[in-house]
Amino acid sequence: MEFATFADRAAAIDAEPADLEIVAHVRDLLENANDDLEIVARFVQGRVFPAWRSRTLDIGPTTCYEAIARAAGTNVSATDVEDRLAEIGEIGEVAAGYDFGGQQGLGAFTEGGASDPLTVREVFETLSDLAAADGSGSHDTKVDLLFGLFNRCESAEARYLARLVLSEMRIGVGEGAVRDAISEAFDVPGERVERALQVSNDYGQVARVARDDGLEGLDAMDLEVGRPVQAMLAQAGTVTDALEEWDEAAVEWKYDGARIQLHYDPENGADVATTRVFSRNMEDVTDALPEVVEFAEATLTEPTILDGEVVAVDDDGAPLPFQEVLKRFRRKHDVAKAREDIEVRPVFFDCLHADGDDLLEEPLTTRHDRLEALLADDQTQDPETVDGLSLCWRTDDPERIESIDAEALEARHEGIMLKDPESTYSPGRRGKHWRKRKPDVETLDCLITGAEWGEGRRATFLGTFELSVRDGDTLETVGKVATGITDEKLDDLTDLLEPYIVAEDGQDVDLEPEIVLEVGYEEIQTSPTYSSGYALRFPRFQGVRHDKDPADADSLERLERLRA
Ligand SMILES: Nc1ncnc2c1ncn2[C@@H]1O[C@H](COP(=O)(O)OP(=O)(O)OP(=O)(O)O)[C@@H](O)[C@H]1O
Repeated sequence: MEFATFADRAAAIDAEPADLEIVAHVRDLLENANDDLEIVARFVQGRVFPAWRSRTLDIGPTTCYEAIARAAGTNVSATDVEDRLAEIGEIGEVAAGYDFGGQQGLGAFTEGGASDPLTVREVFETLSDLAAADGSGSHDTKVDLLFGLFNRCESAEARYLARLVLSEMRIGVGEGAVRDAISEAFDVPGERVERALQVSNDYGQVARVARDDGLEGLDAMDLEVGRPVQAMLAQAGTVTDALEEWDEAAVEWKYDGARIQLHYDPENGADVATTRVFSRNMEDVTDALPEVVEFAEATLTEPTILDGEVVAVDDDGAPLPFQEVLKRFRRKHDVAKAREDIEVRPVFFDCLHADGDDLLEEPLTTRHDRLEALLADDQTQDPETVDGLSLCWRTDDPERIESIDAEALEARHEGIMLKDPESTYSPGRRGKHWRKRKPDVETLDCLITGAEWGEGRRATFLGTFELSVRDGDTLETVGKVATGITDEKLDDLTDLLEPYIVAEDGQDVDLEPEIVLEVGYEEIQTSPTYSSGYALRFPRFQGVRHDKDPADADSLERLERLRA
């Protein structure tokens, strides 16, 4: 296909507001793309390569400005191009405004010669060469290659070439439009196209398979170890919603790190194991995370795709905040040193492929069982001791979920994830089968009116704090906040509260209402258990309000207003 034909169609799409018409244009493009179908299916979305290799073009805008300037003539500089861009605001418009001479131009770097029209294949091949250019002198090579393309462009071609090169196509063709266009052009159901896209992330390949092999070909497209899949995402939600919708919930700790997808192939066709690690946006981050590669090589023996999180840890293995992991990604040119400063560890919560089996359609529980089997030394190993395994508890008991949440916070994780145990893995979807427990929107400032001495290691700490709100001159209880508090904080709280102990009965102590505690919660429910008639559901420790006097604690009236 001539690049001019593509550019004319892109211009028509650009001017078209109606979705249905856009799909019709894309369908026509695909139907007429012949041998260039894969390229056209990607170009129309503004991609040169499959979605998961989108970043490999790797050129800065100045490379493009220099190429445009050179093609525009001796009296134009890269700074002039940049100035026009600042004025006009869109690189396609800037490129289209220069007279490059089109097919009559010099064509200096093309094999086809000056008079041949530029084709989409030539554009693709030149951009592939450009992406492969590396090392010293690569900047000049890239400018030369781009100049060779611009130099053969007419105005419309230049517009869409510039946009393509700088990943600014923006003609309104989304993933859904390409899916529908493939479906219409090659007469295959949209949802099967969608599934093939989910496993491959390559619109070009899916379009070709749909055309050449039809539905059978599409359905035969599988996950491939080494090619990333879009990550399944979570919605915010409450424990109450989760338990209402599912018979029971799968509860996992929510790790505060960065999402990773691990692809391990023990042979890779050449007796060499290959490990690739991809980020949530499918960027290859293998080089930045040698610990993950080492983990895979030490643990896995069969072709595997795992979904998980990489977490920064301190010298004791306790998790550090997410920002610390980011530092590791930022220091990718200095990995050995960065690794000495910040250690990371992978934790896996899902298994998408194991030893030839694609598991996307399997329920979460089956996938988690496969995960555990892969990571455990043998089938008798206690899951709690399996390195790199995120535990998954199944329960319909809110109290149990509360204690898992408290344990997660205590272990310095972000909180919990609630998942539908029966759900399949939907790549790229933010569905309701995965819920991240909503952060508390409101907090209450309660008085601590009682506590319990701990047990074992915590025998010298006060914990399980009884919470009360004011009701005129009296105090009414609303719940208890248990753990979710580090030993260090418990130690401080014990020091703070001990002077206010007024009575002790076994482990239970009554306290003078002097200390105000800020607590988050999920819901306020009516309850016969506490004297206020209400109970805070899933209360969470937020901190001591040293700045507040007992008289400043929240009232029963506020609690009732919050509940309304
Ligand atoms: N057990 C777990 N299961 C699934 N995801 C987890 C788990 N532990 C940590 N996560 C992380 O939590 C993320 C989902 O939570 P959250 O939505 O807060 O992430 P985000 O990237 O900040 O926001 P968003 O996904 O809304 O863009 C996942 O993408 C994953 O990185």
